[in-house]
Amino acid sequence: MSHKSPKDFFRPLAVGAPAPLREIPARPSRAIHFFDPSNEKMAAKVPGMIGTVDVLLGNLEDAIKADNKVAAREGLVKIAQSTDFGPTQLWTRINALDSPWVLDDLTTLVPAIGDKLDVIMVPKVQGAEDIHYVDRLLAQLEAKAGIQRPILIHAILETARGVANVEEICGASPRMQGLSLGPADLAADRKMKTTRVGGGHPGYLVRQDPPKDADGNSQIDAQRSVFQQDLWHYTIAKMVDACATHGIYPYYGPFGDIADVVACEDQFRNAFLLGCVGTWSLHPKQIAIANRVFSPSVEDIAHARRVVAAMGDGTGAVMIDGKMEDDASLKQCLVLVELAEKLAEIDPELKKQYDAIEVQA
Ligand SMILES: CCC(=O)SCCNC(=O)CCNC(=O)[C@H](O)C(C)(C)COP(=O)(O)OP(=O)(O)OC[C@H]1O[C@@H](n2cnc3c(N)ncnc32)[C@H](O)[C@@H]1OP(=O)(O)O
Ligand SMILES: O=CC(=O)O
Ligand SMILES: [Mg+2]
Repeated sequence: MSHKSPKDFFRPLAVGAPAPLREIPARPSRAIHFFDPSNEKMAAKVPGMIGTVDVLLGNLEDAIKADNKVAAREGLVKIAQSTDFGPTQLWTRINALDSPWVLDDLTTLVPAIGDKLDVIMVPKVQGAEDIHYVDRLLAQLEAKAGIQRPILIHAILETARGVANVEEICGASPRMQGLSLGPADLAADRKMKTTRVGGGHPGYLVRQDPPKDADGNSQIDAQRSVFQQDLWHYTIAKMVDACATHGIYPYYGPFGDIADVVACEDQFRNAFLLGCVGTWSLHPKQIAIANRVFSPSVEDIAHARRVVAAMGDGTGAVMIDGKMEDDASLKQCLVLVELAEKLAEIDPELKKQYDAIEVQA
């Protein structure tokens, strides 16, 4: 929870800093696409990605070699200053708060490109104190640079302590925009015995009960189905609840098996169904997967609109295709319908698909 009194929660933390937002806008952010601004090949691809991805994120932290930290920071400044991002948001991931680079990241980026940066992703957040530190520093830098709207903060949940403190992290500042899961660092910090970046694990499974023979003895050596389980279910569910409580947005994170587009889509879909609004994309081919998964399907929108139409003033119970619908299922349908409306505003192809739906009686 905030250490500030309620009356001070929305007060700027520096004289001249922009007023904090009262509500975090629900801007589409199905894919947060990571690029290394010090990698010329990747950077060259960025302008062509505008309009095809909801968020472009210039990464300065892990995956950027120590020798390239300054080049990545400077590369991001150059790209941001020379590019019109149109409908695409520009985010960055700064270095960890205990690193030798983060202070220069913030004191360079805010004056140079603070007017273009929508969100700053902060890695390895442990508790509200980390958000308070960045919050005050951003306010000071915004005031000094004359930035007109507050830069928002997104925290990566990737330490055991961060997960334990997820509620206070979400409520630490009106700048808090959302949370991403960081399964790679979180696995290491928890001492999980895995070596992967996100996704499931064949050893984490539930096995079907053994069949019994005629005498009722269990045949434990018989062939049995196994069902791989989701290692991240608990953390994502916890994150979703904390974000919903505080009116901010939850995201899945990295899926490192770039070649396995099928399992990637499954992991993204689990997160979407549990309440996440988007995910990370590490490679250009993950953008289309994220855009597809985090946009409600035409079938879901057709059904949702049918329920909305049948429910009239929104109270009571009706039967549709043999299933009961009432005030609560209507609310679920409205989540999908409202998301579709937001996405249709920025995605002409989706708009065409949603507009073509005929509402069945
Ligand atoms: C695990 C915890 C975390 O912190 S995850 C977040 C940090 N990691 C990252 O940001 C990784 C970002 N991605 C990458 O570095 C690369 O995609 C990796 C995974 C190394 C694969 O690169 P590479 O072997 O070049 O792939 P490729 O040959 O299939 O690339 C084809 C062309 O696409 C480009 N490309 C690749 N990744 C990106 C990207 N993220 N954004 C923009 N462009 C990208 C490549 O440069 C390559 O370009 P070209 O066709 O040769 O001109
Ligand atoms: O930063 C992401 C992670 O999985 O670690
Ligand atoms: Mg990490």
